[in-house]
Amino acid sequence: MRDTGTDDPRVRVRPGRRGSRPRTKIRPDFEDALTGRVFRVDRGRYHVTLVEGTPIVAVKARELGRGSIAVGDLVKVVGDTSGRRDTLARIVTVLPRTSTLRRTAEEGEAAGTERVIVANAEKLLIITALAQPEPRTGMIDRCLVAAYDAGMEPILVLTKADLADPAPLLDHYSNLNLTVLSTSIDETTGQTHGVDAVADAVSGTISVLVGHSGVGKSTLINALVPEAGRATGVVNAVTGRGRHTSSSAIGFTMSGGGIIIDTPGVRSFGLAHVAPDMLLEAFPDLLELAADCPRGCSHAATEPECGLDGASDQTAERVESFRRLLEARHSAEQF
Ligand SMILES: Nc1nc2c(ncn2[C@@H]2O[C@H](COP(=O)(O)OP(=O)(O)OP(=O)(O)O)[C@@H](O)[C@H]2O)c(=O)[nH]1
Ligand SMILES: [Zn+2]
Repeated sequence: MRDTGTDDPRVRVRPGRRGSRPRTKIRPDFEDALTGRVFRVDRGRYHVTLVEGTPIVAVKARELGRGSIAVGDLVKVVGDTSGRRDTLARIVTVLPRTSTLRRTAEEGEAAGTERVIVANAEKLLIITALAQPEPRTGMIDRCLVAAYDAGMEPILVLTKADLADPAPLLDHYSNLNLTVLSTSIDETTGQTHGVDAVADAVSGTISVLVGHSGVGKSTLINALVPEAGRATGVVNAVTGRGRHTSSSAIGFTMSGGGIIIDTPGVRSFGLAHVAPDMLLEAFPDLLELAADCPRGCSHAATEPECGLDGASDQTAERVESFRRLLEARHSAEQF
């Protein structure tokens, strides 16, 4: 036996592929690591709730690398997991994700690269005000593409139904088979309406809210999770933006089970990588038509031999919607 310079029984000489250097005694043993979920990321600190309920704060093991942990991630933590004040645990592993919602990095970050906003979420709630601010279908379309790409179910939530008629928007999206819900506030009583249906849709799931500043995301979260205490109606008169400048998502546990995640400050999705065939998966009724497409067909209206052109009347509308979403990937518009 080779002399390893130690008599620690845990050190064994393994003549591995990498040569003769022994794995040393500092190789950590994570057998007693605990599992938890990330609810918030703030300046290098990860707010994790352990499976059994204790909220703790953790840092990340260096080998995990930059941007490797997102809100929603299930992680393994070691070290001080007591959750006591001023204690820090350490995240050593990120468990495999079931979904990833991405945004495009903003200026100052590595431009053009993509960052994970939320991991493991099942539903994307696209929050759109019917007025103040005016709805923008370009934004909704881009959110839909992001949801389909992430493997999440999109749900359109139309807020401020007390201020404008939802019919034109409903019409616009009628052939996407989307779940559309609407909420409103009663002007005289201040009572919120429509939140129960939203609660039913998200209960027991991990759901994410996206939407422009001022559409009513905080109002909705407070209605769903009263103890969240989100500040509402704070829009900067100069910039016209809400108070959120950070782009970190934050999760809240719902009393009926499940997690609702707000995404303050997220203004764009990474869509450049979304392939036409990937998006087509969200339109299963068109797959058969596309089977006749030439290899590598982009399914755009300009493709001379795209099988989608053979659609009959009713399906043709679906093709139109699909192609509109295809286009939305390239629009420069944020969101
Ligand atoms: N009339 C009406 N006003 C609403 C409704 N929902 C929210 N509001 C108001 O719209 C304003 C903005 O709502 P917030 O909940 O702060 O919007 P937000 O999306 O969280 O905005 P940021 O925090 O900037 O991201 C507030 O003054 C709310 O009271 C609604 O259904 N009807
Ligand atoms: Zn095609």
